[in-house]
Formats: sequence, C-alpha cells, structure tokens
Amino acid sequence: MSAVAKLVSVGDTPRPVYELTGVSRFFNDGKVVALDGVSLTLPKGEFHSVIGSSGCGKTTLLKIMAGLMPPSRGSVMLGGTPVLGPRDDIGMMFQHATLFPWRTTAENILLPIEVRHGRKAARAERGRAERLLQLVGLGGFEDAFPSELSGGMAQRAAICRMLISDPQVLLLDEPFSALDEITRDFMNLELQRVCMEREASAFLITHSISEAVILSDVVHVMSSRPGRVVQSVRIDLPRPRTLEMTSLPEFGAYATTIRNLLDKGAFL
Ligand SMILES: Nc1ncnc2c1ncn2[C@@H]1O[C@H](COP(=O)(O)OP(=O)(O)OP(=O)(O)O)[C@@H](O)[C@H]1O
Repeated sequence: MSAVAKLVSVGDTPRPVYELTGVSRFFNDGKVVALDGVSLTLPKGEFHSVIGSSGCGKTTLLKIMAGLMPPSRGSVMLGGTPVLGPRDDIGMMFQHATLFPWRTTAENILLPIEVRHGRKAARAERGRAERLLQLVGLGGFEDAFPSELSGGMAQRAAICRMLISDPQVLLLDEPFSALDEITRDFMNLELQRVCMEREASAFLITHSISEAVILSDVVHVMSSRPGRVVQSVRIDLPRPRTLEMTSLPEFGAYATTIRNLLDKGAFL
C-alpha cells in the first residue's frame, strides 16, 4: 500500500488525550440513530477532523465530546477521566462568533472566566486577554466593540475566548465556514499556528475535504446516518502546512482517497 493511501487504525497512536469507545446516540425513543458505535482516539498535540454528509451526526459527536450531551451508549474519556459534563479543559468554537455586542472585545474574551470565577478574577486576567489578542493579530482592539470588527476579526476574538481558559483540547464546529474563502484560508493557518504554539489537541468538524487535509494529522470519514467512522486517514504532510501544499500530488491523492470513502459511505 502506498504511503499516501495508508489508512491507520487510530487505536495504536501514543499519548491519547481523548478516547471514545463505542459511542452511540439515539433520539426519539431510539427511532433516530444519530451515532452508532463511534470509537476514536485523539492523541495529545494532534489535529483531527471529522467529515461526512449533512445529518450524519458530526455535531452530535462534538456535543458528546464536549460533555454537553450524554451518549446513549459508550464512553468518552479525556485525559484519563470520564467526560460527564462541561469542563474547563475543553474549549469550543462554533460557526458564528456570538460575541455580546454590549461588551468590548476584551470583556467578551474574559467572559468564560467571569462566569466561572467572578468579575475580580476576570479583571486579573486582562493582561492575558491582551496577549491572546496579540497572538491572533488583534493587538489594540481590546476596547473595540463587536460592531467595529469584521467577521474574520470577530472569529479571531472567538479563538481568544476559547483559549482564555487554557484548554488542553479544542472542539471546533465549522468555525470559519461563514467567512469568505481568502479569510477562511488565512484563519485556518492561524488556527494551525495557535495549536502548534500551544501544543493543543484539536477536533474539527468540516464539510471541506481540502480544509480537512491541509489542517489534519488524521481525517475521520463518517458514513451517512447512522454515523459511523468509515475510515480514519492519516495525513503525512510536514508541518507547518502551507496553502502551496494543496498543489502537491500527495495532497490530491489524500483528497481523492477521502472523496472515494465519502462516496462509498453515502451508500453504507
Ligand atoms: N435533539 C435532537 N432530537 C432529535 N433528533 C436529533 C437531535 N439532534 C440531532 N438529531 C438528529 O440526529 C442526526 C444527526 O444530527 P447532527 O446535527 O449531529 O448532524 P450533522 O452531521 O452535524 O449535520 P450538519 O452537517 O447538517 O450540521 C440528524 O438526523 C438530526 O436530525
């Protein structure tokens, strides 16, 4: 088997941070099977993505991983302990930044600390919020209101809000899909940089094969409902990834492998 087409079992990778075993989720008294026996491992410091057709259970999977919804069957472990509810060591980001318009950028970023530990604790972390804003190229925008930020800038502020609690893992539900393609490419590379600098593990939901390939160490391809992991594809491209890599033959081969799995998965 060629290196490009190599498919891996994620069970044999070292330093797991997330371990999902036989995760299933039913709705409507079992009439809707959203997820069916999903097992996967996300090792520390790796970037994984999940790709699959609309309604195959990706958001349900992410909510279960975040502790926002219990699985009907199976277990979710993070750092060796079961995920039974929302936790400080999990950061989440969604398609829309949902910044509060009456709070400044810094106040929005500090909100998770304020909610958990109060205003005084949030004020004490102001310097860290400013450093995070610098990290994503928004230095000087601490006191700007969301109405003064572009869509891409608001998503960068949302990245800071996710990072302020110093989570060991980032769960990302199509965070840049509402942005134009140029901004989205830029934001994806920013995300890679932030993850590499902080050695964070990340799990991304995407509908884009090229986004999955350029960002990921492993792409989990899901079948249509009920959602199962059809195959986990390891992407052996060097880091940092660049947009130029999208013209490499290896990139094209990975994209074709995933496209074929998706086409096959749609009929499983
Ligand atoms: N709270 C719920 N009650 C009933 N059914 C639900 C609930 N949440 C999700 N489902 C169903 O579970 C299935 C998976 O939904 P989910 O939102 O996880 O899919 P998805 O892959 O994220 O879709 P998309 O790509 O369109 O966002 C769908 O058929 C959906 O209708």
